[in-house]
Amino acid sequence: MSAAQPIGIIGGGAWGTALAQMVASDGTAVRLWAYEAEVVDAVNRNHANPLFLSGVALHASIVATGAMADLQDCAAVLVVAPAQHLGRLIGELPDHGQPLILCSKGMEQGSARLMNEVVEAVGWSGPVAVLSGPTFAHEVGAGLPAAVTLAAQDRATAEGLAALLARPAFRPYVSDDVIGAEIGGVVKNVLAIACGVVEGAGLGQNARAALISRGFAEMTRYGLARGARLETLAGLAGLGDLVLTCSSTSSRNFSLGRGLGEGRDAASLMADRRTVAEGAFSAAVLVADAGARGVDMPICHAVARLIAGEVAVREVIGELLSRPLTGEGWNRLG
Ligand SMILES: NC(=O)C1=CN([C@@H]2O[C@H](COP(=O)(O)OP(=O)(O)OC[C@H]3O[C@@H](n4cnc5c(N)ncnc54)[C@H](O)[C@@H]3O)[C@@H](O)[C@H]2O)C=CC1
Ligand SMILES: O=C(CO)COP(=O)(O)O
Repeated sequence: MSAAQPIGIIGGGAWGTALAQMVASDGTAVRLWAYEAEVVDAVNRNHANPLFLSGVALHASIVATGAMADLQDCAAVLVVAPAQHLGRLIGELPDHGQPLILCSKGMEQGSARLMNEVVEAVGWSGPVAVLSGPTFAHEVGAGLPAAVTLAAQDRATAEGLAALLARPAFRPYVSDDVIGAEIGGVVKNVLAIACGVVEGAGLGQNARAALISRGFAEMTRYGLARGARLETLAGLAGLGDLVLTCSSTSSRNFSLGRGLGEGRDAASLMADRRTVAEGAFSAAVLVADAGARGVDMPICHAVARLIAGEVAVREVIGELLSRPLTGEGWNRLG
């Protein structure tokens, strides 16, 4: 890794573009791979990405490309593609053992793999890290302060990448809990949909706070069952991101849930959007994986059924409220 080499980014959506802007804020050269030719064109001609991150004047050291080979000499590559496309895209990136920093928050449908497991299955030869935390793209793109968890199994790798990415307004906290950092992002997206439902159905702020707390219990049960550490789940990538996303219509997951709560159906809400609400893709595979591990996630299960169009909002709320009374201890499986 050398600061003189460019940093690569796969994904010209809101988050990939905001990260490009953050990395380039000290003049670092950035190569941004984007799927849409119109994004490549707008970044290179106008230093803008009106399709996914409007209103941000991008630094001139960000160069966009549609050719993955242009990222092969980068010091590290941030992977910011939607979770369902990540494995395919990494398979297209020439592998010279450069570090990958996974910034997507999702679980692969079918395989139930977390993103680091997808990369492992591809057979990537270099180090792999996960970057996750409470970070709305438009705020990071505007240079507002944010802090994230940056996790890699090898501490020296995490520290080296943190030094490469840290900026005055962007503060990575290193960790060796890769699984915990990923699970926080996956589960909070599903719970943000549930919080949006509570808002859309007008159930009140008490219900939202209850849902955040009981949702965090679900995140913790599942995370611990998969070997994550409690301090990671209670940190930036878990509770921090859960609180952010469950409290704001800036969240695409929350706004999808709000539409469901208002009585619209998932299929039409999804068809209306160009942006990705990862919770809609992760919910079913997450609860299936949790079930296979004997972990109960009733709120996430309710979201999965709503997304599949299997139940109406009123019905699912009635089901959640009529579950048998139980203890609050977060290590309980029931
Ligand atoms: N937007 C945000 O504030 C944050 C997003 N993330 C995560 O970053 C990841 C990417 O999200 P955003 O940048 O927000 O995306 P976005 O919702 O702004 O844009 C959609 C993205 O999907 C890509 N895409 C669509 N079809 C594709 C295909 N067939 N192949 C490859 N790419 C395709 C588009 O090029 C675009 O990059 C997600 O996992 C998300 O959870 C994480 C933190 C913050
Ligand atoms: O992950 C995010 C903030 O940390 C963005 O959340 P949404 O994908 O719900 O917009």
